[in-house]
Amino acid sequence: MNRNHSITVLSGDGIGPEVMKQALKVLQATSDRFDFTVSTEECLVGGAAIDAKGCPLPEETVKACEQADAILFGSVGGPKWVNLAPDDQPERGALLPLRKHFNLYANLRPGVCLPALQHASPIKNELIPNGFDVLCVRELTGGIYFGTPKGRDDNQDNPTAYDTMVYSKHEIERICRVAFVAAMGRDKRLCSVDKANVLQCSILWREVATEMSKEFPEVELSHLYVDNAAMQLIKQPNSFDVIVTGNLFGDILSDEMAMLSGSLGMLPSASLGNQKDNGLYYGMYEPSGGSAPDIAGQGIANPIAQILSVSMLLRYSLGEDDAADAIDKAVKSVIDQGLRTGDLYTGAGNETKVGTAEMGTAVVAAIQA
Ligand SMILES: NC(=O)c1ccc[n+]([C@@H]2O[C@H](COP(=O)([O-])OP(=O)(O)OC[C@H]3O[C@@H](n4cnc5c(N)ncnc54)[C@H](O)[C@@H]3O)[C@@H](O)[C@H]2O)c1
Ligand SMILES: CC(C)[C@H](C(=O)O)[C@@H](O)C(=O)O
Ligand SMILES: [Mg+2]
Repeated sequence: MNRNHSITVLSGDGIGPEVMKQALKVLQATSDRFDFTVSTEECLVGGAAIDAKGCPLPEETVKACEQADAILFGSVGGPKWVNLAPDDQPERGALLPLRKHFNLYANLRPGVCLPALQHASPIKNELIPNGFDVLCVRELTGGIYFGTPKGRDDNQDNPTAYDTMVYSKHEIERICRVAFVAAMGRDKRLCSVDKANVLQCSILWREVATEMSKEFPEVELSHLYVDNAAMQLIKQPNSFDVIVTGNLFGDILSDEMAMLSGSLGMLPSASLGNQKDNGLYYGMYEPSGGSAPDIAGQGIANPIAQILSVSMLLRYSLGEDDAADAIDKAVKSVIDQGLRTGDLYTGAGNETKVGTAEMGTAVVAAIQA
């Protein structure tokens, strides 16, 4: 296999560049240790691109992404750009178009609470004696985010705005397939989350998921309404193995899962298109959380979600599984050592509070050890 890889790095806004710096340190340490190369091209995106180039997704950024094996993404958005027209803002003008342009319909969000982080979880510790491990498979290029018509009508006394939730059988089938396959590689339990007591899209979703389960008889398929799923996640996260759900529900449930695992700063993500003939995917890898304007520029953000996004990139897009395993192990080891950024720090005796850069350096050291 070709061991000279190339990625496009889009750091974006807020804490994006801070956590990306640490992730790139970790990438360098793993490629040194496992003897492959990754050339990185950094491009502008989001608010940073608006400020420098006048638009959130410059053409040269898209071209660079097209030429690379994968995209490593930080986060975009912030108060500076919220008053722009919606389509000119970083989120709707850059992040969503990138997902759509590369057909990255399958968003994997692994919500893992490491046993050592039980105390940082807001959940009662006796409910998660060994932490938990839930994979959320979120549909990412359809649903209410992209359905049309979408817009507003201000030509009346009572301004009206509308978004449309649309799902086709094909869109549901392809995301359910990803989830069934993921479940086959895990505990073989798949929960499809919808709102089939109200929404037409969800009724179709449930039918398609049920039909597909015939192809995966070993996987135990269950269905939950999204409101109940949100509750069950808090009551007993271990009752889930893999969750498959639509774009909006997955957005919300994954933030919930992240916090249950200790902090939003822990949850990476992989946004994947179709599998290529060589078994790998073109993908975009990013923390599930955002640009965190409330803590940006202070050097205190947790870089682990960005670092674990590098691990997912190595695994799904570059086929460097040993390197990915090494990163996962290194992260677990620094957490076991008691290192905590502020979002994870509880003041327990074995914990040492560290900043963003110290956490990155510790992960690098664990990879080199
Ligand atoms: N992928 C993305 O680019 C992405 C994702 C989500 C939100 N956003 C954007 O980010 C901006 C801020 O959104 P928000 O405040 O609602 O959500 P957010 O995810 O940025 O922050 C929510 C809370 O989590 C904390 N947090 C998030 N990541 C953290 C980390 N790595 N370490 C420590 N704490 C962390 C923040 O400090 C904040 O208190 C908005 O413009 C939003 O649209 C972007
Ligand atoms: C920033 C926003 C558009 C994005 C989403 O809703 O998909 C984010 O919340 C995420 O979870 O990646
Ligand atoms: Mg989100």
